[in-house]
Amino acid sequence: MEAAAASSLWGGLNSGIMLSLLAVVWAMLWQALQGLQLQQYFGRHSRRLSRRLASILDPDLTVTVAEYDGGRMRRSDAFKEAKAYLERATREARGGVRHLKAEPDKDPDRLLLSMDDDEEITDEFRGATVTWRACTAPPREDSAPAYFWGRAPRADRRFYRLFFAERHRDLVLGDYLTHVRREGRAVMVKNRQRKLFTNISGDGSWDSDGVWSHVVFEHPKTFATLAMDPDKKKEVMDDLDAFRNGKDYYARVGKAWKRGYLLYGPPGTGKSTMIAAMANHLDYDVYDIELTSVRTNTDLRKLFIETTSKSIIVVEDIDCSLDLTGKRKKKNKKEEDGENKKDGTTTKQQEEDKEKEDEKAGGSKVTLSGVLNFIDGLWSACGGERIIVFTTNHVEKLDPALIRRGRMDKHIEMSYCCVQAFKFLAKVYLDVDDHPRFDAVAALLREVDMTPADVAENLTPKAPGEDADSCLAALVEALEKAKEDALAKKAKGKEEAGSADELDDEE
Ligand SMILES: Nc1ncnc2c1ncn2[C@@H]1O[C@H](COP(=O)(O)OP(=O)(O)OP(=O)(O)O)[C@@H](O)[C@H]1O
Ligand SMILES: [Mg+2]
Repeated sequence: MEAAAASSLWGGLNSGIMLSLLAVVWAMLWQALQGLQLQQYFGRHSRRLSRRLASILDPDLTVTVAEYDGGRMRRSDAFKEAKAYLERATREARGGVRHLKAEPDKDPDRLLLSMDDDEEITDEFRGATVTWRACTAPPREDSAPAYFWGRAPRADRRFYRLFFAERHRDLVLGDYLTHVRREGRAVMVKNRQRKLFTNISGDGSWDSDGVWSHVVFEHPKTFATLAMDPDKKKEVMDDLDAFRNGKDYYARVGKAWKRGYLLYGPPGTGKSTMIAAMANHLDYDVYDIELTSVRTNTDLRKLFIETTSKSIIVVEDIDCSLDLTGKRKKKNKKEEDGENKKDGTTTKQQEEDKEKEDEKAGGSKVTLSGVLNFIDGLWSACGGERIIVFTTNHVEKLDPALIRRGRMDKHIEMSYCCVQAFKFLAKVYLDVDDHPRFDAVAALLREVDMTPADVAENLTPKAPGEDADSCLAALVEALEKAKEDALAKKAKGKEEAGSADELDDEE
């Protein structure tokens, strides 16, 4: 009886285990089946589902406006416009920004306020509410070499992110973004301060703008105070006006909208002053390139790409900046010697040698061909409405290719002070149209060379009691002294030449 009971209990237990095992297997099968079904279901509807899921978790669509275009070559116009638009929105206190960034404004009494990083601002457009966020991300590993342009590694990547609801998609992506760009451009034009840029890294007094540092350009010189031959001055001004209004002309003839000016003449004849007058006349920015600080041709090209239109790009004292003539001279010598007659290969080889030499010396590796391409290569056509100005004291030292028309279209000689220029300076500095000493000054100016810088210096009153008469007397004195010096120099030169001849004869 007991044994029967035990066996039935055992049997019951066995069947219980079996049942639970079956249940587990069934559950697993069921799960697998369900998984399969779900997979098929997801497979069919995955896109729709994931979109729905995303819209529940993150209901906003976004547009990112990054500071740099793909290759980080050039600051994006869209970013600058969005920045200007958001600065205005911040100023008008729309959207209640709590953390602000302040920069100097055009008005010296005010500050230009913009959103600080991670701040948000809301904006309304035809019933749609959108949000802008200012973001920064660390630079990508591969984005910049350790030292870029010879300065610290590049800064963080900045971008704006626009958030908006799906239902406003067409409105925002269409009309709203166009509105932002247009308004941003208008703000930029209104707030525009002319700037003087340099490629030399800043010491804190310069605001950095990508590869360029800048200060506000405030040079007082205009053509109205620049002394030079009136016909020549008018010719230059007409030429500048024709350039500024020549967009259609340049497009019609298929030329890049740029013009090169070569200003040459002795020191103190007004070359740098002329550049300031040009910038003030055209209302353009000035980019002053210090070629010796540019490390390679590629860097030079990048600098050029980052210049904006309506600008004057200046390379002062081009003959001193780099040994741009050496390579060609070497080539000519070799050609004279009958070596390396095949053109092109010689130049290339020599340029490579020079680059290697310079690399060893740790100096600039910008070559003549780099500069030639910078002025008149394919890249020079990027952007448009740019004037390139070279200045030099020694025009004869420059390579002909550098100053040929097409590169330096207009050659302007800045010369010693002529009588007309003197009268002009007397009017500007002393406010006199005529004076008894004018004849003496005119007679002396015909005999000796004096730069407008020296004439202007003599015409500047230096003490409270000084007037036009004393200044003109000082100028006459200075001119007489210059004449004496010139005569003494001439006599000495003759003496030396005479004694050299005597020595030759004796020999
Ligand atoms: N033609 C000019 N008209 C009026 N002022 C002039 C003229 N030329 C020179 N000056 C005055 O002389 C000073 C020096 O001139 P500037 O710097 O333009 O000479 P530069 O030709 O550029 O000399 P450098 O070759 O040494 O660079 C300026 O302060 C300027 O006011
Ligand atoms: Mg100068």
